[in-house]
Order: sequence, then structure tokens, then C-alpha cells
Amino acid sequence: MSGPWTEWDHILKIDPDKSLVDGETFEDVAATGTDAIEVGGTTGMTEEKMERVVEACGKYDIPMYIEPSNPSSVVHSDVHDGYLVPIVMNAGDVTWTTGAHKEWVRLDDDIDWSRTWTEAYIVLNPEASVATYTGANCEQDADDVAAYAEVAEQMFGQEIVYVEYSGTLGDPSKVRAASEALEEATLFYGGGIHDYDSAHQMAQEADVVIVGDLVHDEGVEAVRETVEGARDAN
Ligand SMILES: CC(C)=CCC/C(C)=C/CC/C(C)=C/CC/C(C)=C/COP(=O)(O)OP(=O)(O)O
Ligand SMILES: O=P(O)(O)OC[C@@H](O)CO
Ligand SMILES: [Mg+2]
Repeated sequence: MSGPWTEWDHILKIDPDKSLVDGETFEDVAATGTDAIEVGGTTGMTEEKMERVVEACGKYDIPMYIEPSNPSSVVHSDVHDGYLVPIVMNAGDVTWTTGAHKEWVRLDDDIDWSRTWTEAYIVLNPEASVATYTGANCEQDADDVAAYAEVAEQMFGQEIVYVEYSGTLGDPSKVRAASEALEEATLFYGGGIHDYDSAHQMAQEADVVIVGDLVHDEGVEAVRETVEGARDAN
């Protein structure tokens, strides 16, 4: 089974705990040329904030996926395309590999498995909230990153491997190492993409690049440039 992400170059990740740039709307966001919107963040996540963004983006004709950072940010709606649930390969606590997932499945009687997929995260920026939150061990050389990617695909059957540098532009040689270790799985890269060149550079290594903070800090015009960078690289 393979998902629509095999056709994507670029994802825009909206953090429901952050606002858009003054004067910009979700309609502008949907018109940036990105292939899909992911809604998720680590800190300050609540069901209400999640619902608000999902509803706002659901009005536009763009694929939208909820990326929950805990079971209580899984909102049920008809307007989004599915759930991309993180599994953190290098978490310091099994909560973020299987524990939260077990609790979610135990407590939620209404999981729609037909549109639920997972992303195998390798978290590499120790300064990011997601690293603190999951107690990730970010000291990973390129061969460690490659091995995690291979474990994710070959042993855990993951279709998506996500090299995560949230907040900073990562080491392209580690992204390349992950890419070379994968056979069929789709490689996502996210972190610090802020212009045409950074998008172009990381899109040469990864299949899909994810842009997050830029939309909240700089706005849709800057995001559009990253879409172009990603497209030109692929
Ligand atoms: C089982 C369920 C439903 C949920 C658990 C899912 C897991 C394992 C979450 C772990 C954390 C994670 C990988 C969240 C994904 C979203 C993400 C990485 C957002 C970016 O976070 P930061 O940029 O560090 O944080 P802020 O921007 O929110 O400060
Ligand atoms: O916010 P940035 O640094 O663009 O990171 C994007 C994404 O990988 C965060 O989960
Ligand atoms: Mg962030």
C-alpha cells in the first residue's frame, strides 16, 4: 500500500498554537502551491486549537492531514484526508514509540484505520521542543541515521521516514544517508527551510520537504519560494 505522499515534493505544516502573519488567511496558505497541509505542533496543543485549524483549512481543495502529538489532539472530522501519527525511533522513552499509541488505541473506540498512517521520526535537533518532549537522543552520526532509517523501513514496515531538525537547517549528509538506506519508503525532511536555496538543497536529498515556522514568521510569499525550490530539485 502506498499513499499520496509518493507524489509530493512539499508539505506545509501549520502549528495550531501559532498564528498566521497579519493580514494572511488560510485561503492564502492553501494557495501557496504546496502539495499538502499537515496540522501539528509539539507545545501548547489542544483539541480546540486543532479543530479550529482543521475546520479553516478544510474549506479549500488541498490534501490535509492531522499530525497528532498526543492522543488528545486527534480530532475527528470529515474535512481532512487522514492522520499521520508520529513514531519516534530515537525517543528516550517508549511512550513516544509505542506507549502513547497503545493508550490511544485503548481509549479511542472510533479510530479510522483506513486513513491512519505512521511516520517514523528521527529527531536530530536537541534544541527543538520535540527533542525535549520525547527525550530524544540527537547524537547520531550519518551511519546511525542510516541505520535508524533502515530499521524503520525493513523491521517496522514504515512507509514514511522523517528526518526532523525542527527549528534549524540540518546536516544534508545525514539526510542523504537516510535516503540511501531506504528502498521504497518515502523520506520526509523538515527543519529550518526558509528560502528557495534551503528548500532546493534539502529536496535534493529527501523526497518531500516540510516547511513549518516560515509560514508563521514570514508568511505565504516566503513559503511559495520554498515550493519552487523543492519542485526544481525534483
Ligand atoms: C499516539 C498519538 C496519537 C500521538 C503520539 C505521537 C508522538 C509519538 C508524538 C511525539 C512528538 C512529535 C514527533 C510530534 C510531531 C509534530 C512535531 C515534530 C512538531 C514540531 O515540534 P517543535 O517545532 O519541536 O515544537 P513547537 O513548534 O510546537 O514548539
Ligand atoms: O518549523 P520548521 O523548522 O520549518 O520545521 C518543520 C517541521 O519539520 C517541524 O516538525
Ligand atoms: Mg516548531
